[in-house]
Formats: sequence, C-alpha cells, structure tokens
Amino acid sequence: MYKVKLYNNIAQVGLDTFNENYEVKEDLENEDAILVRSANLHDLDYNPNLKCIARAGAGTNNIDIKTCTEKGIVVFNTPGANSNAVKEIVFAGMLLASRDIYGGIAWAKTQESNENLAKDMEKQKKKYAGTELNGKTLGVIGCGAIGVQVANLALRFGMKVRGYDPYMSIEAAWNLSRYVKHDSDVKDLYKNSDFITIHIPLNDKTKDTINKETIALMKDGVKILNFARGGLVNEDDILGALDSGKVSAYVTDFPSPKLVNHPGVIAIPHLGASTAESEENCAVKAAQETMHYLQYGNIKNSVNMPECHMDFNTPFRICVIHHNVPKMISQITNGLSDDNANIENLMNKSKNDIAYTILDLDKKASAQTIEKIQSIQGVIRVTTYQGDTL
Ligand SMILES: NC(=O)c1ccc[n+]([C@@H]2O[C@H](COP(=O)([O-])OP(=O)(O)OC[C@H]3O[C@@H](n4cnc5c(N)ncnc54)[C@H](O)[C@@H]3O)[C@@H](O)[C@H]2O)c1
Ligand SMILES: O=C(O)CC[C@@H](O)C(=O)O
Repeated sequence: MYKVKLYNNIAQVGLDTFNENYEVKEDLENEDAILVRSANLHDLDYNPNLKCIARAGAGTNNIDIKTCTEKGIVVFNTPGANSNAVKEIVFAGMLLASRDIYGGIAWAKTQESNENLAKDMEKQKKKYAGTELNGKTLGVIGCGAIGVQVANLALRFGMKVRGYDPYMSIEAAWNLSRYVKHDSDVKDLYKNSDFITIHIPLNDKTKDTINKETIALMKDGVKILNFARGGLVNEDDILGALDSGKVSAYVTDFPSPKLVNHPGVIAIPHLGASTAESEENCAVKAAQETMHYLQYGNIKNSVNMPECHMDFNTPFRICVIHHNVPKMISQITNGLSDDNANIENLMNKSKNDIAYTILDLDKKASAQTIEKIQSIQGVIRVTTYQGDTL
C-alpha cells in the first residue's frame, strides 16, 4: 500500500485517480508521496521514505527543490494544466484596469432606493469610463504555457503583442502566433508596451524583475499585471510608481497588506487557477505522475529530475538517481554482476547535475547488490520495483 499525504484541498477527481493500492489523506506518517498546491513546504520534516512531491499546479517556489534533489526526492508539477484559467483571468484583469468597472459596480450597489437611477447613472458613468484594449500594445514577459495563450488571445482583441523569453521551449514556440513580435532585449518590450504581463517562475534570478529601474524604462501610465508570483514585482517600487502616476494600474493575484488599499492596485486573492476545470486537470495530472513514479519509476514533468520513461516489460526494475558524472553506468552495471542478472533494457537521462538510470532485469537483484549500488560514490537513491507490466 502506497501512502500519499495531502497538504491542500485536491480536486476529488484527482483523488479518485488513485487505485486501491493507495491510501490518500491528510493525516499520514511515513508517506511515500506528497500532493500539494500552494502550501509552503520549505520547512518540511522529510521522512526517509518520501520519494516524490507532486505540485498540482505550475509554480514550485513553495518547495525546497535543492533539498529534495539532494535527498533524491522527485518533484513534479503539472505544466499547462491551469494555463487556460490564468489566461482568462488576465483578460479580466486587463479590462478591470482599463475602465473602472469595479467602481461603477460598487456605486450601482448603493442605488437601491434611487427612483431616478436610470437618469442619474447617465451622469455618473463618466467617472468610470476608460479606454479599450483594441490597438494597445501588450508586452508578455515569459512565453510559456500561460504567456503564449495570453499573447495569442490578445491578438484576437486587436492588440499589438510583443513577447520576451530567452529560454522559450520549442513546444511553446510552435504554439505562439507569428504575429507576436519577438523582443530579444526586454528593454524594447518595456519601452513600447501599454500593458505588461509577467508569466515567469519566481526564483533567485527573477525576484524583483519589475523594480524601480525597469519601471523607469516603461511608458508613462503603463498598466502592469502579475498573475505569476508576488516576489517578481518589488512592492515598494510599484507603490512609488503608482503614486507618481508612472504606472496607472497594478493588477496582482498576490496581494499583500501593503498593497490592498492603494487606489491603483487591483488585488485578486490568488484566483488565477481557481476554476473547476483547472483544479481537476492539475489534480489528475499530479496523481498520474505520482502513480507512474511510485509504481514504475517513470518520471514525467519533474522540475528537478530528467524526463525518463520506459515501458515495464520485465518483472524486475532498479532505478538509480545519481550525480551526472562519468563512469556511473559502468559502476552500476558492475554492481549487478554478482547476481548474474541480465539487463533487458536500460535507459539513462540527465538534467543539469542529476542523472537517472532505469535498469530492467531478468531476475531480482539481491539486497547486497542493491546496497552495493547505493554505496557507489555519486549515487543518491536506489529504488527497486517488482510487479505487473505497465
Ligand atoms: N496565479 C496563478 O494561480 C498561477 C497559475 C499558474 C501559474 N502561475 C505562475 O505562473 C508562472 C508561469 O506559469 P506557466 O504555466 O506559463 O509556466 P511555464 O514554465 O510554461 O512558462 C514559464 C516561462 O517563463 C520563461 N522564463 C523563465 N525565466 C524567464 C526570464 N527571466 N525572462 C523571461 N522568460 C523567462 C520560461 O522560458 C518559460 O517559457 C508559474 O511559474 C507560476 O508561478 C500562477
Ligand atoms: O493551486 C492553486 O490554486 C494555484 C496554483 C498556481 O499558483 C500555480 O502556480 O499553478
């Protein structure tokens, strides 16, 4: 029986994905896997049995990836599973930043006993008027699953669109409309955009991407949208720019007490992925990734380990997480020689400093052999699998 510990509410359809071999609940000890959304796991007390953490969502800044990698814990996310939900709310944010729809609705709610409402509102409405998206320029920083969808939809709104992403994946490039202007220097995007939306992960390199210096490069009155992570935008700098009028609106899915009452801030309580569809997509994908790893050692959509997937055609499998250094495969295969086991299939993949090797054998490796492989310098974790074919 595999134990999967829950750290957040996970959509039921995701939980139903687990079969009878899984115990899935919040109150568990010695868990094999963790399923999480946004809960902060930075102070996690890692139990030695923990093999993987699946983040039902895109951002993994709530997980200590470095420590997980050192301990041989595979961290998964669910790329693209909530991108449509975020794309849609970005447009809600752009529209709310263009006209004072929110102020107008708030005024209308106070008019319950106004017999002259039809007449009065025609006078009042000029207070909430604004501008259109059509013809404006949108700058998209980060053209991944979300950025590409936002860019493509903005074209349908009649916007001119510029994109900046020096690390763009081939898949994302295939999906991006050719009418999106590619900025190889982000300064060009800053200088020419009426709206700027940011869709990149938060990490040490991207923290405070939007700050005093980058804001100074932008157009006067620019509107900035942040549905990625709060730490990407320096709060003091954005508040200063709102006060001076340099930035005319800041739409954020990550409000803080400092931001919420500024008139230029449109604060949304992290609703980007809060749709039934995206919660279900993420939960099912995270559950599948967890099961494929726990049962077969196959890795898909991991942020700290290489993609490595092999059909399970023999009953005995060994998976080794190790450093990406020379002579590892020969040492691992030599380690098997005492058992006289034949390697039916082997796959080795690497990602940065980490490599992963799957070996399918015709017979079960002995406990001594597994210990021997585990003791090879550079080996982080060895896991054995036995069972039905995939
Ligand atoms: N508000 C929400 O509920 C919500 C939902 C989903 C994702 N997110 C956030 O949005 C982020 C993006 O999500 P995604 O699904 O599009 O991820 P993604 O991995 O598909 O795309 C991220 C893109 O950012 C690019 N990138 C990385 N560093 C960059 C940099 N310095 N400059 C420009 N581009 C850079 C990458 O090359 C990649 O194409 C996530 O990391 C997460 O933090 C928020
Ligand atoms: O789980 C959520 O509700 C939000 C997820 C979102 O921030 C993400 O990074 O995917």
